[in-house]
Amino acid sequence: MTPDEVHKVLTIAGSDSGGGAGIQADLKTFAALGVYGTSVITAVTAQNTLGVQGVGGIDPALVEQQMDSVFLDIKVEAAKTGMLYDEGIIRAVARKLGEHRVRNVVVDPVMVSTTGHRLLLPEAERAMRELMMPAADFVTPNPDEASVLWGASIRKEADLHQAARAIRDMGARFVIITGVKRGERCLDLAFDGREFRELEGPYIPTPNTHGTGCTYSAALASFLAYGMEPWEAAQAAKDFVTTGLRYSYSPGKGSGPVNHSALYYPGTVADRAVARLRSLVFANWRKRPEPGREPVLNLIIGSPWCSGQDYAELAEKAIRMGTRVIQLREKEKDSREMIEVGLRVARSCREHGAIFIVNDRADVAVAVGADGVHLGQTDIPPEVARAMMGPGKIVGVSVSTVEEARAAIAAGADYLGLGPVFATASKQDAAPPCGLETVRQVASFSPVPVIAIGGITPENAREVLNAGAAGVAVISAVWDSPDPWDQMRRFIEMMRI
Ligand SMILES: Cc1ncc(COP(=O)(O)OP(=O)(O)O)c(N)n1
Ligand SMILES: Cc1ncsc1CCOP(=O)(O)O
Ligand SMILES: [Mg+2]
Repeated sequence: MTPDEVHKVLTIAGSDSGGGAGIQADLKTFAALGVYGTSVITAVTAQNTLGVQGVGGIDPALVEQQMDSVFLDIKVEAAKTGMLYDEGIIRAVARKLGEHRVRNVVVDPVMVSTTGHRLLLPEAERAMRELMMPAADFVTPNPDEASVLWGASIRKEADLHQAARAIRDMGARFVIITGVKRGERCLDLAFDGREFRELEGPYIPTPNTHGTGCTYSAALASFLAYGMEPWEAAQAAKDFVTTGLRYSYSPGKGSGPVNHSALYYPGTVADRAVARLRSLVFANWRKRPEPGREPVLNLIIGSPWCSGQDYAELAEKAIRMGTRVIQLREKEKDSREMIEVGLRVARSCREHGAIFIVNDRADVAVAVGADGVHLGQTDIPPEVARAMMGPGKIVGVSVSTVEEARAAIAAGADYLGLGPVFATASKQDAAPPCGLETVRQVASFSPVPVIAIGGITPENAREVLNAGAAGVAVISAVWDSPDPWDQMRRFIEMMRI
């Protein structure tokens, strides 16, 4: 790894001993998004998931010294500020940001903790307006913080526009008022001085929202460091926070934080939003010409296509080539044989970082420690499989129509196996091909990833993904080929994994 391959980002914020917000949230976000994080501590808080028990500001001279130490050695490409606590610290930070001519400055105007404790002294609010707004390329207040900056209450959505204009007039280049709940949606209202944009996402009903604003501004700084355009970076940061909220949990007795590692858990890789974010990070990290999607290639191993071969070795080789999911679809072996081979395939997948799904048999999936099960329309219901496998496991469901897709989503499917999309000879009782239009329709409303299956080849995989599938599942295009591994290579190339 050469130094110029990794982007460097700085957080200037307070420490949260509970690990969910502040410096700790920022550094976890930087690491999750593949950038190198440096840090300047402005304050220390004694806090946990139940609240804030104590706060202390750092000597402004030491804050300036920390900033000099970073800037004199490391080429920072973006910086975010969080808790600045008092006027002396604000003056120190604003001075050094100007002195070092820092680019991509994201100011998160932290004022009050989610548990209601003041993290910016009231007498420092004027310095926040007069010194930090002109220093900000982006300012990312929540509605309460926007009200304080504006100096009036935000009671209706029209007030949001007025507040954004007023804050922009204070000097910030982009104003993004985050976390505006509208029904089942959660909007970020963005203003660049010319136009307003509403950045869209689902509202995630969870008590574990600690550090949401910190995580958002750290993610925004990370994507700006990658060189992404402002609106694209802002939307990607919102998607990262949404994913973190969707997979959030509490490590303590109170409200927990955003989950900063959600992109990398085995159980989330099949998540379409996660796959998109991972590919965005991966694309930017590898400096590919444009952020591609990291689609999921799901290789199905089983009889008769793989008979006589070592399934575990096939799985390992496919994973090394870029396969994200291995599915054991075995109709000829008895249960004991399935468990024996399943244990070996499970180990290959675990050791090489792929998801392992067993088709049909939730009992075998449990016995071999698979990551999930894939159920057909006539297999046990998804809720029964989930009860058998326990939380954190993946339950995929086969669908071939819009109606079946809606029913599977309602039944709690974690992803849909939609097909056959094209004609196939690999499943005797397959429904008639549903075509790309059904892929488009189902992908347009499905909140879970759609994995297309049935007659998928390297030649048609791209159009299936462009129709909205998060990935594809494949049998005969690989195993019936005279050179299966060359076909695998072509799949990987055609899908830009
Ligand atoms: C990803 C994926 N989608 C669909 C299927 C088909 O599963 P099912 O409906 O259980 O039919 P059989 O595979 O049992 O013939 C799948 N296996 N994987
Ligand atoms: C298992 C399954 N479910 C719907 S189509 C199908 C067979 C897919 O096999 P192929 O990739 O060879 O068309
Ligand atoms: Mg089945």
